[in-house]
Amino acid sequence: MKGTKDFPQCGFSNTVVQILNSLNVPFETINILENEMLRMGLKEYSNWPTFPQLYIEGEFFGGCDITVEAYKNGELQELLEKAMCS
Ligand SMILES: N[C@@H](CCC(=O)N[C@@H](CS)C(=O)NCC(=O)O)C(=O)O
Repeated sequence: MKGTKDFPQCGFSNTVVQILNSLNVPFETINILENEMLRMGLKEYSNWPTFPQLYIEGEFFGGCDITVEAYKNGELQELLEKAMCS
């Protein structure tokens, strides 16, 4: 993401942090603004051009819009519950 979970530096990243906080799940963030190689490398790895990028159990899930949509329809909660039980 851009910034950290304690200090998001972009509205999209902030939205994803707020969603994860509201679901009370453990998560870590990496600030791509501090590492240009990581910024470029992650775009290539996920084949996704923007940040934030949410990974669940190491798999790319989506950006902000996808996360918001999945939160609204309950898919995100379901996936995170499964991830926490595995
Ligand atoms: N629609 C995107 C919004 C995120 C977005 O547009 N991020 C931009 C601006 S913060 C970005 O990461 N651009 C590429 C970059 O800065 O390297 C989403 O769903 O995540």
